[in-house]
This record gives sequence, C-alpha cells and structure tokens, in this order.
Amino acid sequence: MADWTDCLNFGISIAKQASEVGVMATNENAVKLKSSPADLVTETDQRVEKILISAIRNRYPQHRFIGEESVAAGEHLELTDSPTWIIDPIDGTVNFVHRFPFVAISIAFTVNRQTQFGIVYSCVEDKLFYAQRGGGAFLNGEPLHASGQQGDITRVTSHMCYITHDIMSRDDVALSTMTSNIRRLLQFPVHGVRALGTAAVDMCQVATGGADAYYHIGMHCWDIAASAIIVQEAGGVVMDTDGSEFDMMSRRVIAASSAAVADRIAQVIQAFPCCRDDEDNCGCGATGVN
Ligand SMILES: O=P(O)(O)OC(CO)CO
Ligand SMILES: [Mg+2]
Ligand SMILES: [Mg+2]
Repeated sequence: MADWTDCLNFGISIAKQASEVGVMATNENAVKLKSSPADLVTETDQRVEKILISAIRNRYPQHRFIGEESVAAGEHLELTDSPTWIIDPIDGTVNFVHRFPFVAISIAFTVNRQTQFGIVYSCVEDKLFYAQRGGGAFLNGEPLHASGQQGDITRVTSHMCYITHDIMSRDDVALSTMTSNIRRLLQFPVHGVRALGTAAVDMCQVATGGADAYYHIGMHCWDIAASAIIVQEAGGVVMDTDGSEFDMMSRRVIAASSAAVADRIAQVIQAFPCCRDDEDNCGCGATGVN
C-alpha cells in the first residue's frame, strides 16, 4: 500500500505557512457576497488558495485539486481516482471578516476517491488537527479520542453535546427544516448546542471528545472531507444524515462519538433538497441552498 506521509507532512507545512503569510497577516475588509449573506469571499480566501495550490503543484505536478475558490470561479468539480487535494483556504470566512477567532485551513487528500489524510489548521488558536488513514488522529502531536458517548437516554449521566452550524441558506424550506431539526435534537438529553462558525473545526470537536456529535446539511466537500477522517481516526463515526455511508459529495454529514449517537441523530433529522457537489442541476429541487 502506498505511503502518503510525505504528502501529509508537506500539507502540514504549507498550511502553516499559508496561515502565517495569508490568513494571519491580513486585516480583510474587501468582502464579496456569494450565494447568501452568510456565504462570503475575500481576496484573502483566493490568495491563500493560490498559495496552497501553487506550492503543492510545484512539488507534485501530477496531482489534481478541488479548491473552494477555484470552483467558485467556474472550475469543474470532479473527484477522480488520481491523487487529489481538496482545499478550503479559509473555513469560516464570516468569522474571518468579523475577527471572530475561529478560522481554519482545511486540506483533505484522496487517492482512488478514498481520503488518505486530513489536515485542519485552526489558525488563530494555533491548533493543528490531522489524521492519516489507519494512523490515528492528532492535535498538535497529541492523540485524539472521541468521547465514546453512547447516548443512552435512560442514563441520568447522559450528557450529549451537539454541535451544529449556523444556517448558510436563507431559503425558507432550509431555514424551517434546520430550526426544527435543532428543536427535535434538544428533546434528547443534551447539555448544549454549539456552533463555532467553521464546519472543519466544529467537526474536529467531536474528535477531541469535547462534543459528542455534529451534523449539517449543505456543507461542501472542502468543508468536511478533512475533518471526517480526523473524526474516524479518533474513534468516532461519520455517516450521511439519512443513516447511509458518508459521502463527501452528498453535502450531508453526521459526525458522532459512536454509531449509537449517529443513528439516533439520523432518525430525527429531516433533510431538505440540496444539490450534490459533483452534479450540476441534479434536479433535486433545491432552491437557494448554497
Ligand atoms: O467559510 P466557508 O469556507 O465558506 O465555510 C463555511 C460553510 O460554508 C463555514 O464552514
Ligand atoms: Mg468552508
Ligand atoms: Mg472557505
């Protein structure tokens, strides 16, 4: 089996460099709206993506890329069997613009469409989450373990803590479905619901054991691919919100401390139409879901 450790180490080093010269070096105020008031892009997003892609391309000329801002600029999104870097240059652009201190560079690497490693660098916190297939998950070099919480509601000690994400879409159906999902989840014995504003860092909280579950509908592959393998390698579970196998292109994800917790969330979550990342005009009936 091929060993991609070299690529992982290179990805970590360029994520840190791009944070230093891009994310952390900029006071960005030139903001453009993409699909909704919660979907922003700045010149820094675009610059950081260019820094990352040109460094990787220089070192690995045969590799392919799926980058959030390249796709936004019109590049075709296609995951092939070739080694592919899936990049979110700034996950948490709204936070970045408002100086809310949770922004991350998220990088996943796939071969034969299977994720081999994931890197989530939370720039302001200086926290580096990473995991390689079969090699465990780490935060700043220390092993990560999901909480293992099983979510047995008969136990008074049950303390599930969920993380969800702020609602990106302003579409009526999406808004009402998302709010009613949270309402249904709050009927479980939960201690609280949190949202940091970056899907990548939110999901990594499940890998740390700080949260027992995360779910979202409407994220893209660059938001969730890296943190999905980090959760899995920390002993957690990722699945589709309909209970089927996780598919980074489906835009639906549950990440949880155990299969039991993931299953319980899948049973109460209602989805709304949301086009797959890898299909243009898929005919699902989505309106205004970014
Ligand atoms: O800031 P970004 O990359 O748009 O991502 C958001 C969701 O789309 C936060 O996860
Ligand atoms: Mg993102
Ligand atoms: Mg982004």
